[in-house]
Amino acid sequence: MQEIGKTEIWLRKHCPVYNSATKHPFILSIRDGTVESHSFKTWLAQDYLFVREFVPFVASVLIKACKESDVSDDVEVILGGIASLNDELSWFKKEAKKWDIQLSEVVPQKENKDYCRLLGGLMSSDVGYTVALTAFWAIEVVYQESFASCVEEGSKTPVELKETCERWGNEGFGQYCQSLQKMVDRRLLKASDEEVKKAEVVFLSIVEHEVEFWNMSSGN
Ligand SMILES: Cc1ncc(CNC=O)c(N)n1
Repeated sequence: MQEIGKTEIWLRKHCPVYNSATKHPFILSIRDGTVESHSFKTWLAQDYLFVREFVPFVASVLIKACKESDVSDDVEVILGGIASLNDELSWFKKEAKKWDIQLSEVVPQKENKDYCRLLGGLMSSDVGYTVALTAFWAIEVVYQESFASCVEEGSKTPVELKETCERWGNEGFGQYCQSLQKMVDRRLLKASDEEVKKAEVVFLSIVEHEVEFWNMSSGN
């Protein structure tokens, strides 16, 4: 029988806050087709700025992975993630045009800045690979689970938002998140108690920032 990983234990232990991120009113409003276009546009514009800051963060995780001798496969998964982010930034520009958003004029809101500040801190060389990788996984899995719920059977996502939801809700992205989760669990098995605790704190902090990020989108 396979042992249950630390990440699964955290997901169960912190289920209420995790669910408040993945089943946020903003996501539910996409899923049931009642989302306001200005909310969606706020999210799109702010998320573009976020993803631009996310790229150097993921690059910092890649560098940490490269410096560990036992994680050659991790490097490939992370590099794949960076490659998709290249695509993603082009997609944001295309999507912004469709919604008449001038990306050069978008100003980051407080919640976005706070989140990016957290990412900046995690880029420090004082933060170990295991903790940084945990943050990376948490960031990806919240989007994956949220948007997957908008494309599943029975969802009433408006047709013009389907492509957005598919971007993070598709099966390939789900598999990628599972790979990241396995990588995190493997690292946590060998980590000190102190490191495991740090990783859990960072996991929670990411989830809370994701909730704030959705709040920003639906509250405007
Ligand atoms: C705020 C936030 N969290 C996670 C993601 C998903 N990762 C890359 O796209 C995202 N785009 N934005």
